[in-house]
Amino acid sequence: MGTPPHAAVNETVKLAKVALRQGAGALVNGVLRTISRDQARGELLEPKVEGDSRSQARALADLYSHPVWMVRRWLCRFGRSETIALMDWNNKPPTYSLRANSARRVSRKSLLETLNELNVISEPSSVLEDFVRVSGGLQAVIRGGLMQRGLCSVQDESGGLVVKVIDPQPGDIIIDCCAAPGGKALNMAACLQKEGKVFAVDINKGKLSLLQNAAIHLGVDDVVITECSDLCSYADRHDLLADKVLVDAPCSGLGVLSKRADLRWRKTSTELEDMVNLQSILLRSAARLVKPGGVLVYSTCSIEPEENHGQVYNFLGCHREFKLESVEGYVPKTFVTREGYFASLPHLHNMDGAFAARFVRMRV
Ligand SMILES: C[S@@+](CC[C@H](N)C(=O)[O-])C[C@H]1O[C@@H](n2cnc3c(N)ncnc32)[C@H](O)[C@@H]1O
Repeated sequence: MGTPPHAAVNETVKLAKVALRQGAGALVNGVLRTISRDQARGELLEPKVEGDSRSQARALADLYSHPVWMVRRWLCRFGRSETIALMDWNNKPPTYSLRANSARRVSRKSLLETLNELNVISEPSSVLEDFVRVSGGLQAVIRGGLMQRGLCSVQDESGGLVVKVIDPQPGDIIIDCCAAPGGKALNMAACLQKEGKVFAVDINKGKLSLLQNAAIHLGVDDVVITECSDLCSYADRHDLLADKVLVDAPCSGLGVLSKRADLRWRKTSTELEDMVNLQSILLRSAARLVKPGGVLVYSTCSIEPEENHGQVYNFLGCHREFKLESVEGYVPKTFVTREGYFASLPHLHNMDGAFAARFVRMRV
């Protein structure tokens, strides 16, 4: 990742002394210096990708520093070269994008000029008209106070494209069922141009208060109404039927591994199953909040089929009152799958992995 080997070794030795014990530093130092020396001489022994599928997955997992269970499922689905491309992407420094805040009449052009004054290398997004991509991290943007001043917010382009799938329009009543920390809710609120409401529901009080503060900075606090609640009890308590309902479900996060370096080691395949159960409960509750003729969007930042296509399939199987609508026309064609879903893949689209399906509730 561009860090010189001696610096990486020094930092890891320091960490080992703090995280393990003082004596661990010498062992870590010895092992890492040997690896670094062998690598410089071209003598580093690397695992060979050979044998049965399990051995190949193990070797690739070692070479690209991913858990074996993830590599195995991607190999089955994508094949070897695409799996390597995906792991390569996950190991690269993350890319970031910013959304110019239209609610405060900040244009993308003026945001690019402000970033230029701060010496932040940036370029217009090629897929979203109010987004810019920044290179080299977000420190200068944060130090420059751009978010505090309400000029922009940090949002991956994949999240911006999910908002395109919802297609918020002035006057809409929208319920964002898993809203915090608020990237999509705040983007939707800006689209409403002061007409309509975004009801932002989340079970996490701390994250919801981040959303509330950001709404004030961005000048959309008159449009966003927050409620800390479990979605299922929210759906029981409210008889509000919305024009549009978003379920940006909690998920494995396997589409955002470049931004969350620790995540790959904390997730297990069992947790993925638990997530799938929770997602289907949330989707079912959200469906009760959609008015006839209204739109329901289910999204995740996962690239795993059980959390995406699988949920859609199961949902449609027991909700005959909903039909799937293609996302074509809402997002560029390259993101539209054969089935009509939105899907971004990091190694193909150069952004976080995400998924969205758009349902319409039929008028009876
Ligand atoms: C993927 S995050 C949402 C990200 C958000 N939409 C955004 O764009 O910033 C999923 C959210 O679901 C919330 N959540 C999990 N279980 C929930 C439940 N039972 N009811 C409501 N929210 C829940 C989590 O607290 C988390 O903030």
